[in-house]
Amino acid sequence: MKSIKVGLLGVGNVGSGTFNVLQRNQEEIRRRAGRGIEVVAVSARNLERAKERTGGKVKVVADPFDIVNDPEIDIVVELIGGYDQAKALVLQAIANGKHVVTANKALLAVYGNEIFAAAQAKGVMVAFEAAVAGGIPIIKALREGLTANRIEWLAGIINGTTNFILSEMRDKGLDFATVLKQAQELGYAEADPTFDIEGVDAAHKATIMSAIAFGIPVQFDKAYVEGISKLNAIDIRYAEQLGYRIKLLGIAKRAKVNGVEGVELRVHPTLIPAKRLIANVEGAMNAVLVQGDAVGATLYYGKGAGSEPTASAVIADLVDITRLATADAEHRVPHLAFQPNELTNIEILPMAEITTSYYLRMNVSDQPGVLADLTRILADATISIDAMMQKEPADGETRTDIIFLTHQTQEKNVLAAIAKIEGLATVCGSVTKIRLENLA
Ligand SMILES: NC(=O)C1=CN([C@@H]2O[C@H](COP(=O)(O)OP(=O)(O)OC[C@H]3O[C@@H](n4cnc5c(N)ncnc54)[C@H](O)[C@@H]3O)[C@@H](O)[C@H]2O)C=CC1
Ligand SMILES: N[C@@H](CC=O)C(=O)O
Ligand code: NA
Repeated sequence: MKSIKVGLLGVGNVGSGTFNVLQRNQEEIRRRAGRGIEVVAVSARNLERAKERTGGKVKVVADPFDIVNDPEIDIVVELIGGYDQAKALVLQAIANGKHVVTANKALLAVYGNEIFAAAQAKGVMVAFEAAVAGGIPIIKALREGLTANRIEWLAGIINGTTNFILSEMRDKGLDFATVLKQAQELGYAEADPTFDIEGVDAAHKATIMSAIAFGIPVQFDKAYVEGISKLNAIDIRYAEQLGYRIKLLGIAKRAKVNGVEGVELRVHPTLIPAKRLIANVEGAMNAVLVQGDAVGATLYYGKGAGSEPTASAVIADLVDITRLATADAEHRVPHLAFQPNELTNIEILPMAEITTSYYLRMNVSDQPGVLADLTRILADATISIDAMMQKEPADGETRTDIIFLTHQTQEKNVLAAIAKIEGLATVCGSVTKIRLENLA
């Protein structure tokens, strides 16, 4: 049978990995897909480098539209990243009746609704396994393996760069800038690494997973996004002493507020009990924990970033498309797991309405009555204390840190209590608040 012809947009980390793995495993892949999958053209900014990376075996073009408009090409693989040009290329490929594979979570989290609608109308597939947790087949698991379940929540370490930074800082005492540079050299970081550090990349991925898990449109603009740039080393140490690890988690969770169903969609540093498997996911590894009503908890672990791990997911999509290309469009797996006319608009909850536990650290005068004031404020805000730690003041110091771990409460209660605590004359500076999830 005639091989499937692929055009690759971008021959960077993931593009070159995709090319290499396709070459190396071509026979194995052909036996699985039922026909060969062949890259026939690539587009690149640096033509010489692209020729080197593809060993002079394929056509190399400067204009990516030459690929999306090439009638010979069946599948366009978008690996250039970014928003505007990627969107124009993907929509043009769809309009030309080509299937698309992309690793671009930024594109899908922001423009996914439009892109999937265009693909649906044209009867083509847009596959994106590589966009979430790199090589881990989490899209496949959520969309197909867990299809019997009502998904209750999912929580994941879904940014390799920040997990690598947190691990290296904790284990080797390296500074932030040094580790970030290493992550960039290893090909983990986004072109703009603030996307990693400020939690934007994780929020893109959490947004995509929330849509697939709950049957809602992608709504990145409603996600709460907080990265690791303001995290203090002291809180990482205190968390350890209390039996927790701090991880940047992406969370999507069903919740009810006043009897009305909503969805929590949030990314932030999170204390997790150190005994949980997911708390021990280190380096650039990713892990996603999914709670389904029938199956219970399932955990997906693996490399979430890097050239060949991500290529593994890109190629899995190429094989899927090759197998399904001749199937009736209605009999394919829907882009967002639910049939397009079955998506619902459950509200994404504002952060004030979410419910979780909290780590609160404050620096206080070491004098009688301080603790009583603090516990009264927490009680008045209906916040119940789960644990407390008070450090002895250092020699010659009159101030010390107090840390509270709370039971579950609404974020608005915590914000109100913090405002009062910060107003106390005995409390110095601002209160550090880090959310805590038991993930049980
Ligand atoms: N690096 C990783 O571990 C992962 C990356 N991704 C996603 O994969 C995509 C690619 O990422 P990387 O390969 O890491 O980036 P990269 O920066 O290494 O590669 C992108 C390549 O596209 C080229 N390019 C940019 N605009 C172009 C254009 N208009 N025409 C032709 N080529 C163009 C660049 O010159 C570069 O060589 C991004 O969307 C990224 O978010 C997804 C999962 C993991
Ligand atoms: N920059 C991302 C790459 C994979 O999606 C990460 O660090 O996880
Ligand atoms: Na994946």
